[in-house]
Amino acid sequence: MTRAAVLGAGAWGTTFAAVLADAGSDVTLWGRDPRAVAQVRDERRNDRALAGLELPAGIHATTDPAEALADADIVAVAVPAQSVRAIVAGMGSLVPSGAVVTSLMKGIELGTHQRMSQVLGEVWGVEDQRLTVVSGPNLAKEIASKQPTATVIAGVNPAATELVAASTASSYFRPYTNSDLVGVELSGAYKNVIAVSVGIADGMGFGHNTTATVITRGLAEITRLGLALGASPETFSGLAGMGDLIATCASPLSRNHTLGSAIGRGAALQDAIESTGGTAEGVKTSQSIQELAREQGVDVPICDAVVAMIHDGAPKEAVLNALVSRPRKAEGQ
Ligand SMILES: NC(=O)C1=CN([C@@H]2O[C@H](COP(=O)(O)OP(=O)(O)OC[C@H]3O[C@@H](n4cnc5c(N)ncnc54)[C@H](O)[C@@H]3O)[C@@H](O)[C@H]2O)C=CC1
Ligand SMILES: O=C(CO)COP(=O)(O)O
Repeated sequence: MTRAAVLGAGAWGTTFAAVLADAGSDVTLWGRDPRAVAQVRDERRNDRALAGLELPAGIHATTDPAEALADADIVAVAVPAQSVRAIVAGMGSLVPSGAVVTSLMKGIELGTHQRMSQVLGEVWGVEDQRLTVVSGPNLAKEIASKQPTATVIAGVNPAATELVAASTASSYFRPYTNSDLVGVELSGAYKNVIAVSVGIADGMGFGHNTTATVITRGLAEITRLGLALGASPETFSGLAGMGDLIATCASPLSRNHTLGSAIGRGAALQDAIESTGGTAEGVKTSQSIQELAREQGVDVPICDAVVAMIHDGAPKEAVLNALVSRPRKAEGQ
């Protein structure tokens, strides 16, 4: 039986542990909060992250990283993107040398502009062949309720992606594999920025034409940056690209969408962050992506607009007007 460790007992880490358990894997969840860990272990619930949902039997939970990581074949990580480097720094010697490492996170690190799998690879000294990511239209609460969902397991080594896929597949969770790590991972991070902008437009009272425009042109700029970074074009019309954009931009469960919506209605950034519990990755990732795009010489007007509105205090109306009145061009450019 595959043995998996999941680091991070928030909404997605706890849900992914449930996915692994339901697929028949032997899973241990590590969290820093003793109360959450005890509740998962003793009551099969995590009220703070997944209120009202029952977890499957068979999830071990611990606050001891050594216990979680011992003999793991798969090590999955789900903590906030900008904190992951510090959180996992002391755990490298505990990660088994043959384990497949899987990022469940959707962000780009500030300063380094690294994708999350790159951060894990660097901090733990894990080679590319053992690095994978999970990304797709995967709102945690829907999956924890066992609603049918598909996802993408990406990595350059087919044996590694297949191990993660086989260890997570169940009657309600369908993993597809993809060798395009860059495209899948960039899509997951970037859609959070687009979801913030859709939320802002919603909050300002705009309707579905605006939403569809932002999602579609958002996908165009994700694709432009992805291609510049070496991604495959097909990835962006798949589950990790268009699929996750649809889920995150449409759902009230999305924290990025909810945060944008609060800002669109006039909330201050800090209040909007606090009201969504702090893990709206699009806030900081918008800055990383803007810098990354500048390095690559890629035009990212929606990302620029999000940075201007939420970080530079630019008036929302003026920024949106400027976005629409940019010089006209052919759609495919
Ligand atoms: N919630 C969702 O539906 C999905 C989330 N993700 C991604 O997964 C990542 C994690 O998100 P969630 O689990 O939803 O966030 P969350 O806010 O529910 O959980 C984050 C967890 O990290 C822990 N944490 C924070 N700082 C820590 C520290 N210094 N040491 C130890 N633990 C620490 C928190 O205690 C919390 O348990 C994000 O990158 C998110 O974009 C990806 C797919 C779905
Ligand atoms: O990544 C997600 C769904 O795929 C979750 O989105 P939020 O982080 O915006 O809640």
